[in-house]
Amino acid sequence: MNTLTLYHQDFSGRLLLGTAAYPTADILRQSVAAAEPAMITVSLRRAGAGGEAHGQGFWELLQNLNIPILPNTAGCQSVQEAVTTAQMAREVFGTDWIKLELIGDDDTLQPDVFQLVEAAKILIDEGFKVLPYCTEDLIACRRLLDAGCRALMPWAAPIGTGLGVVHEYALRVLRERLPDTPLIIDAGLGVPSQAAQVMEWGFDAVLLNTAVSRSGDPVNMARAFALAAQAGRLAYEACPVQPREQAQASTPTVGQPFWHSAEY
Ligand SMILES: CC(=O)[C@@H](O)[C@H](O)COP(=O)(O)O
Repeated sequence: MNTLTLYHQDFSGRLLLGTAAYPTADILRQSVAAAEPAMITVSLRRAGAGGEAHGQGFWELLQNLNIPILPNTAGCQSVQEAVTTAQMAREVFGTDWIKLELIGDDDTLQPDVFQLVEAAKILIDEGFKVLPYCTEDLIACRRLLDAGCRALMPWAAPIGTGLGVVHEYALRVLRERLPDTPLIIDAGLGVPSQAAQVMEWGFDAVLLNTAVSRSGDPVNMARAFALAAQAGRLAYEACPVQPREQAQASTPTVGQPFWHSAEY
């Protein structure tokens, strides 16, 4: 299977996993071990001060998992707030990677794509590797690429809903129109089959949190999502048959057991 490459860096696996809201620290550890994610995301706000479940202890817990860390600017609603949070995250986590979240609506947690472009420009100029959490809007995505982003994270559905892909047409158009841009489906996935589906459509990776951390068995769900992402990617690379309207016999014709040649 081809490797996931973001900003010239190769990652193993095509699942990125959030670290919020697991029942216990141990279940978080086991879930990450089961998923073997390419990266784990963490909100700077959760890594403030305190014990293992919060603050410094939580940060140490994540470091000990030995998985690349992708800090995020969760909860930010203005360019200034997002930029400052990213700068602080770089200090705290010692990484240039940032998942840029800039929320424009409290109910849907929909990304504010206008402010996102502005913040992305500033952070790219400061040397960050920006992964913007965005909508599936093609033009907004182009503006983010113009701003210097080298990968995008369009949503499947609002964060925490588990709805799966809401706008299939727009997402598939995005995939088709930006064939060379790594596209990671982020947020709103509920079950592994939805992850497999977007991977079959050619998306490069999936990022999720709630569907694992709030499931009845996060460890097994984490593994299920990792396998689904892998299966979907394998299927995409294996070039699925195109759906057709008309029936076509799949049993062999006598004397012609193979598709390409009668020789064997
Ligand atoms: C963890 C993280 O970065 C979330 O903001 C992300 O968008 C995941 O969304 P779900 O919880 O819906 O999977």
